[in-house]
Amino acid sequence: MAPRVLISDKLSPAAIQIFRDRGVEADFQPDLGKDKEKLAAVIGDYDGLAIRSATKVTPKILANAHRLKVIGRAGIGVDNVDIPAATAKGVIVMNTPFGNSITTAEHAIALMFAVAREIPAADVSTQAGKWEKNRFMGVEITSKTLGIIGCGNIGSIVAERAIGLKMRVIAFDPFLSPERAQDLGVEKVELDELFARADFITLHTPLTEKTRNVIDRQALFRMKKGVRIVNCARGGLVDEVALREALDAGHVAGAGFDVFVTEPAIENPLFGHPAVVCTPHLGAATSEAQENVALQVAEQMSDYLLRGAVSNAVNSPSITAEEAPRLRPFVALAEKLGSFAGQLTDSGVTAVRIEYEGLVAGMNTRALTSAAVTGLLKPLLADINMVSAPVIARERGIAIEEVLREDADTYDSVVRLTVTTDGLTRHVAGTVYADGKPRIIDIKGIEIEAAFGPSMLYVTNEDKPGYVGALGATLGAAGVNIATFNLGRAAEGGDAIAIVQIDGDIPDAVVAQVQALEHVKHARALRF
Ligand SMILES: NC(=O)C1=CN([C@@H]2O[C@H](COP(=O)(O)OP(=O)(O)OC[C@H]3O[C@@H](n4cnc5c(N)ncnc54)[C@H](O)[C@@H]3O)[C@@H](O)[C@H]2O)C=CC1
Ligand SMILES: O=C(O)CCC(=O)C(=O)O
Repeated sequence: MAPRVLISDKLSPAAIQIFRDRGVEADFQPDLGKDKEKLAAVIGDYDGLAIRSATKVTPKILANAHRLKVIGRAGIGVDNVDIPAATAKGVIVMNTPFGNSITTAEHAIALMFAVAREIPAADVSTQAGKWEKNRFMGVEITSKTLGIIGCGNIGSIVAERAIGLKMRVIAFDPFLSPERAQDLGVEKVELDELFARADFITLHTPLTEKTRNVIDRQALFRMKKGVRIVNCARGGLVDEVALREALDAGHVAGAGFDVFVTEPAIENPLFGHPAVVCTPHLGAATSEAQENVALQVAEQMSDYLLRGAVSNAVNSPSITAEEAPRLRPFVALAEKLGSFAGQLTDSGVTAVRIEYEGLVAGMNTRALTSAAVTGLLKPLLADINMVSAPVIARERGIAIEEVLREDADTYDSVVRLTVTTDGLTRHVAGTVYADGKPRIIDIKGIEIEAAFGPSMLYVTNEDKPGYVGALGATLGAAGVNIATFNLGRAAEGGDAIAIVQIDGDIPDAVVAQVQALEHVKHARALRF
């Protein structure tokens, strides 16, 4: 069955075409995102949800999203998605980090000019037939200092454009390296210095607990008198009430705002001030940007739903479309090894070590580790997947260690899993054969070669004559058909193991009979 995607915001039709061309069923309901109740009622029918900023993906929506695998944000900010709730549910959240950067940077520059020359007010006055030539006296931006708070993708483009406009650019961004600053031609400064020196300030950070109210009342009055402030990033970076006061006091000469604490902004403290220019979150609103982000999100979501490729996910490691086919059998191996250990584990897991040897050490081991932890915890938490597993493991205090070794002995690639519980350490290793099928090659140091089947019986025993016959006879008498039978032992007469693939399920009563056989230490039915 083709995967189904709901587009619940106004995305360019280019997205629908891409979904359909790629074999994904796409329902375009651009106003549904604004209706929480309706969205909650239908979300259970979809594998993917494509959104812009109007759809709010809350825990309540996610609670109904039984099939949902991916949320694609056609844009940058994912603050309208409850990421922890999506992650806990195993839903990948991806964005399109570059598609609208130029457009948004241009909007910041446009607002800077609009504020510097009061263009919107002059337009209204002129079209009202007033010809108020003496009312509007602007400032030049040439040779002025622009202070950029947040010099990432958009901030950097703003910097380049501003330098082209002959501005002096200073930037505050704790993650901006001195080399990058030099390449851009911007001076890296501390926030206080930026406030003290800038004639114009533009914000380009996400809204986080660190950046909320980065421009508050104190900051405003530390700025140069006559400063002009542009916010095309997120409402909440600037204290709107304090800014209004600073505007009213004549300390701040103007403000250009595209984003607001509450959106849609129907009322706002900034509204009505003559030196304020507002737009309704239009930063990304050009046909070029909307086409870019729509195409990109549709491609990324289709790649994930159809091929398992993960790009630009904010809550999961990336898997490229090229590596996905090569990685897939190892994902299956890692998950099955995890599942093997998880099904044998009755007490709390405290640590997991995953060793990658040979070719597999050069693969995307972060994804493989997530798969192994998924398999390990699935017997306890049915809903876990590769997205939620690392977070759940962290929440449960499970220490995860990855070891990479380029060399492997007998096999091209080996994945070894060691799971520590309160009282025990369990070890299992496997490989992928040329046929792409995962095999177990080692259990607690005992070599064996066994394929995984949907239903298996795992037995540990003492290596004694007669045991294998007794096991076969017990299964046969119970009408349990053996598909494959693999044995291994540490040494003659020592610890031994048997892995038996069964056709169909093995009843608990039969497992108990096996457990009761002479020389058997432990018998457990496993499902994969
Ligand atoms: N108005 C609109 O329609 C649009 C708004 N945006 C918003 O623009 C913002 C920036 O987007 P990008 O440049 O693509 O993001 P980005 O991730 O490339 O850059 C953000 C920068 O902020 C910096 N930063 C983080 N914490 C900081 C702090 N405490 N102080 C100073 N800098 C800090 C980071 O180091 C990074 O360099 C996002 O919030 C995004 O949602 C993006 C597109 C359209
Ligand atoms: O989709 C939009 O119009 C908003 C874009 C935006 O804010 C973003 O990409 O972060």
